[in-house]
Amino acid sequence: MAVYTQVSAEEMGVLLARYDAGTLVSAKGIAEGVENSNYLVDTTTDRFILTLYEKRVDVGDLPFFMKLLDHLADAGNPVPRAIKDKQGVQIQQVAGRSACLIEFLSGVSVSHPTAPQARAAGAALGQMHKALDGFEGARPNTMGIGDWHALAARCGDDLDAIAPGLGARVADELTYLDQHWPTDLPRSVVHADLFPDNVLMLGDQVTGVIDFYFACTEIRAWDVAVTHAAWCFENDGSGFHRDRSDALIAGYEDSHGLSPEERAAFIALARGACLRFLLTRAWDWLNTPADAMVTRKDPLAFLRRLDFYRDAPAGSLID
Ligand SMILES: Nc1ncnc2c1ncn2[C@@H]1O[C@H](COP(=O)(O)OP(=O)(O)OP(=O)(O)O)[C@@H](O)[C@H]1O
Ligand SMILES: N[C@@H](CCO)C(=O)O
Repeated sequence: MAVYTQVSAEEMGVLLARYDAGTLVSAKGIAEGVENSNYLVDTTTDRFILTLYEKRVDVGDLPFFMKLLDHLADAGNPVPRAIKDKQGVQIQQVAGRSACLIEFLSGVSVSHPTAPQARAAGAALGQMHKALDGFEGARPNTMGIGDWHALAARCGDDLDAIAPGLGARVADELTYLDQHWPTDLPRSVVHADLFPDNVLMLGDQVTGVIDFYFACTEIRAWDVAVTHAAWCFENDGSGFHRDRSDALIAGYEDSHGLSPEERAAFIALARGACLRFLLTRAWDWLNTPADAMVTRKDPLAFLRRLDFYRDAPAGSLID
C-alpha cells in the first residue's frame, strides 16, 4: 500500500481550486510504491497524480527535484512536471504534508522486460544524461559509497540473521570497492534508481520516467550500472539476461555512450550499485515488521547480482 496520509474530498477540492485544472471528479489511492502517498486524481478537464511526501523525502530537496523535472521535460524527456498553481507555486501543503499535483503519464511498468524494452530504457537514460550535461542543480548522494560503511555498521550483526555470513561478505565488498572505486569519471545529476517500476512503457516505447526522489550528483556511469543491475536479471537476482544487457547498453550507446574509462570501471560500479541496494534493502528488512502493510524487498536479490558481477571476467559484460 502507499497511502499513508488520507486526503478527504474537501481537502482535495480546496487544493484543486488553487489550480486551473477543473474540479474534482474522483480520487483513488494508488497501491504501488512504498515511499510516498499517491492518489490518481480525475478532474473535469484532466488526470493527475497527487503525491504527498512522507518520511524518506527531505522536503528541502523538493525545489531541486522540481527544477530537475522542469529541465528534463523542457528538453523533451518523458518526465512528469509538477503542475504550477495560479500563483506559479508547485509545492503545496495538503493534510499536513508537502505535496505536488503532478502530470499523469500513460504507460505501465514491466516486471519482465524484453530486450527491446531494455534497449528503450537505455536510450531514455542516455537522453536524460545528455539533457543533464550542464544542468546547474546539485544534490549530494546520501546513498553513495561514502555512506555504505555507516549503513553496514547500522545493520551490524543482524546482517547474518538475513543470511549466514552476509556481514563478512559485505565487509569484503566494502574493502574491494574502497580500493577499486573510480575517482576521475565524469559526474552529473543522475536518476540513481531507474528500476523497471520507475519506467512507464507502451509496448517497446518509454512513455514515462518517474520517481526522481533519489536523483543526485554522482558518477554518471553509475546510473548506467544501477539500471543494468535493475533490468538485466530475474527479479530475485538469479538468471542474468545477456540479451537485455546487450540491448540496454546498445540503447545507451545510441543516445549517449560510455567512454573507455567508464567501460573499464563498469564492473566496480555495478558491484557498488548492488551493495547500495543490498544495504538499503537489508536495513528496511531489519526495521520493517514482517506483518507491516508494506512489502519488504529481498536484500539477497542484490547479493546474487553482486556475486554475478564479482565473478564476471573484466570486459565480459559491455564490450
Ligand atoms: N506521473 C505519473 N504518471 C502516471 N503514473 C504515475 C506517475 N507517478 C506515479 N505513478 C504511479 O504511481 C505508482 C507509485 O509511484 P512511485 O513509484 O513514484 O511511488 P513511491 O512510493 O513514491 O516510490 P517507490 O517506487 O520508491 O516506492 C507508480 O507505480 C505508477 O503506477
Ligand atoms: N528501487 C529500490 C528502492 C528505492 O531505493 C529497490 O528496489 O530496492
